[in-house]
Amino acid sequence: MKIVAIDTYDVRFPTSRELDGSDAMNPDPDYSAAYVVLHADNGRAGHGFTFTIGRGNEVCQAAIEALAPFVVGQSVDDLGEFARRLTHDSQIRWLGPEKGVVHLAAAALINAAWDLAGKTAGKPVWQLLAEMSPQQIVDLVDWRYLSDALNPAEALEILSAALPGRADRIADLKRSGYPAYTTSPGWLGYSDEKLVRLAREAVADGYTQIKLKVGDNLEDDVRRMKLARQTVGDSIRVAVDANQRWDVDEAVRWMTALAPYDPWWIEEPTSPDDVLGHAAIRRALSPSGIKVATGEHVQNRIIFKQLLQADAVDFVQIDAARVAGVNENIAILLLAAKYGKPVCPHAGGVGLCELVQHLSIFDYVAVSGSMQDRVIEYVDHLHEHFVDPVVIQDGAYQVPTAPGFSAEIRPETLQRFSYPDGPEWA
Ligand SMILES: C[C@H](O)[C@@H](O)[C@@H](O)[C@H](O)C(=O)O
Repeated sequence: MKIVAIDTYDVRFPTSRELDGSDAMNPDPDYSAAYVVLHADNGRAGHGFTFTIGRGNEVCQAAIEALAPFVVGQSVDDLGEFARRLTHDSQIRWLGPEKGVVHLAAAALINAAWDLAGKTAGKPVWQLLAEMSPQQIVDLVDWRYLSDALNPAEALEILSAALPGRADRIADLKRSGYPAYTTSPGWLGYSDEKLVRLAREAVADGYTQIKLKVGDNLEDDVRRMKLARQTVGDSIRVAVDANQRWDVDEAVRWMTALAPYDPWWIEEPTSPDDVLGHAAIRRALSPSGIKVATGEHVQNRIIFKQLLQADAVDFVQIDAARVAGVNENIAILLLAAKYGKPVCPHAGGVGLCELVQHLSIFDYVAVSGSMQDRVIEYVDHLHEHFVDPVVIQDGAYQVPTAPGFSAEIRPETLQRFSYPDGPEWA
């Protein structure tokens, strides 16, 4: 099967203005998707995107269009080879390698190719992956720069050890789903009353973990954290997320002030590039039991490798569309399994819940074989724009059954929210 044409769309949602001021670093997040449709010579189409904010989408869109010649006319029969074509080219390599906007663009294209492969096979992407042999999975990964932490032979061992029980774990997921946590109560812009109401509703809806945004004002954070804890009780985990707001010492001071209310993890306390900074924060906070999570802006598998080697994180937060799509995320799942760290993906944004559920399900079925301390983020926002939206029941993601990567945006949404000419913007 070959790609014969690409369509691109700059899709932006002004409706997300209800979230203005909602985290410490994104004052006006026009949630956006740099969206791509790959048309194949079998008449099918694969959909993919990366999540950006507002004007960032133009830059991303330009990068996707610049990468189009690497995709049109190419075969998608071997998805390892397809992904490598986008990341190994020596001229593209000069741009990074493997980070920033070019990498986001590669993610959109590679994920679209997976959507196409799933639709062609008539299977959801998690199942396509979970039915592969350990060797086929290993062959999807770009192993460059990883061998000091994990080599293909070790990966093969991890995947082979998870072979027995794959069918039982699928049955288990179909029965109970994959646990989610919700960020919906915790946006910074919400009043205390709204926080309390949404936190109470979250517990009633079956969530065992919620997340609050922090990092704007310490006094407010202490009050909000105390309210959240009083509302949900001691048995519900309350994670907090600073969206990269602090320097290292400040992160430790701020979190020490929140410690009496037992935060489960601090997410993105500082720059996502600061491996040693994360390690220092983790060491300083470990006596108070606060864990460290990061990953939604970690640019590639090599930085994840270092975070693990430096024992800098407790939770690995993959993002389905920041690193180079499914393939690079498989490398990160394998690294996390090797180092025994739970993967708790970042989601929300535009369609990230839809994508990442496939990767966590695959992780449970075929890689880590464990759901211990693992949760997928859920944000109740923009799902109505997807053809195959996530289904959450009793605080858990239900296993997707439609063929593909759940990545397809409804045609009327593409038209209405296209920037700048769609009716919503014009
Ligand atoms: C602007 C975005 O909503 C972020 O606040 C969001 O992705 C966040 O970091 C999260 O972890 O959900």
